[in-house]
Amino acid sequence: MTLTDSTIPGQAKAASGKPVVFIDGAAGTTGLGIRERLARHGQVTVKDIPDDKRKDPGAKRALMAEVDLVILCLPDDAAKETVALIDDLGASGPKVLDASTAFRVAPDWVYGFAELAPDQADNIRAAKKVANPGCYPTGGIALLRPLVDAGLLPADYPVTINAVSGYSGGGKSMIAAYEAGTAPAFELYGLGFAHKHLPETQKYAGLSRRPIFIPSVGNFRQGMLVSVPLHLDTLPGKPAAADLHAALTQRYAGSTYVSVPPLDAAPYAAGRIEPEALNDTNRLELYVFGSDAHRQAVLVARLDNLGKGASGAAVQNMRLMLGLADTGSVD
Ligand SMILES: NC(=O)C1=CN([C@@H]2O[C@H](COP(=O)(O)OP(=O)(O)OC[C@H]3O[C@@H](n4cnc5c(N)ncnc54)[C@H](OP(=O)(O)O)[C@@H]3O)[C@@H](O)[C@H]2O)C=CC1
Ligand SMILES: CC(=O)N[C@@H](CCC(=O)OP(=O)(O)O)C(=O)O
Repeated sequence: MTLTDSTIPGQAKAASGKPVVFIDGAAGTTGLGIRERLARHGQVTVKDIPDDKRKDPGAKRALMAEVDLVILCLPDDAAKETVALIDDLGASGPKVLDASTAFRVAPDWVYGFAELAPDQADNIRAAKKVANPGCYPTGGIALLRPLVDAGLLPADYPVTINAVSGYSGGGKSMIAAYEAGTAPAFELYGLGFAHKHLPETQKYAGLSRRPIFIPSVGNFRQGMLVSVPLHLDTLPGKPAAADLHAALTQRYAGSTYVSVPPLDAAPYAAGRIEPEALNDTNRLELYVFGSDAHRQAVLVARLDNLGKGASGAAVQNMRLMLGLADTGSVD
């Protein structure tokens, strides 16, 4: 088979001195975001497949036998097909990082949210198969899991998650519809209570009761807010909003990408927050807006759906899986 870079088939890693990666679906929204980041950081060699062969299983299989890691940026069914090809390669086959929803709650896959728990980065380092988290679950789990672990939020609490995403979250077809002016300025969806992100959100947030999850999409390209309203008097010990903020601050202390801005940060003073501030970064910010007078709070996560919600997280996971240094830059 013809490879489109200069490394030697079968000896690619030795020739370049860098691990070799193949991105299946490199022309899609998530794939392009990963490619751009990899080109910027220069830590790996990316092996390309000729355009006329990009959906050819035989060509993919031959190429994948020669790489260290395959990153899948495909619809679920296509991701399952490529994983079957990798499984056929056996123990000598490459590691795989999947950006689709197909394997996020599968028992033999590791969930690729490195900040999920203190040992999760090590689990990702050791794994052969890692599922990159969904964009909305990244925000929801980051907010909820520390509060469940700390006993501040009961596992069976009736959680509601609301969220808004930029239209790039819907991939090439939704981007085309918004850019053609044929999509609504704003809409709620997921109103069948069965959005594809519910299983991973419930599992990794540690919730025993299925949350209500109502996403929405607006006429802006990228950026995301995920929010969880809480009546503080319904929580054990009737905490103040500041107690929830303190628990999140403690959990993410020292994290490179997840931060809990202090209670004098600008969005608190303004009483409002917009979704685009972290675009083109791998950062995730967590806020706890609250009213002591009314005993109410809203947890809010802000992230770039294409950054920490997709391509940024994929590069973070890739580095762990390949033993590469984290450059410490926020993108
Ligand atoms: N956009 C986002 O914010 C996020 C997306 N994801 C996930 O990442 C995956 C990709 O999504 P996204 O990038 O948005 O989707 P896009 O629709 O933008 O891109 C998907 C790409 O996959 C290609 N493709 C489809 N089937 C095959 C195949 N059999 N072999 C090779 N290439 C194929 C498509 O090509 P063609 O158009 O020619 O069919 C297209 O280029 C999805 O599973 C999605 O759920 C994850 C996190 C966030
Ligand atoms: C605005 C929009 O449509 N967003 C997508 C989620 C983005 C995505 O594809 O999520 P994954 O991380 O699971 O792949 C949706 O709700 O289906």
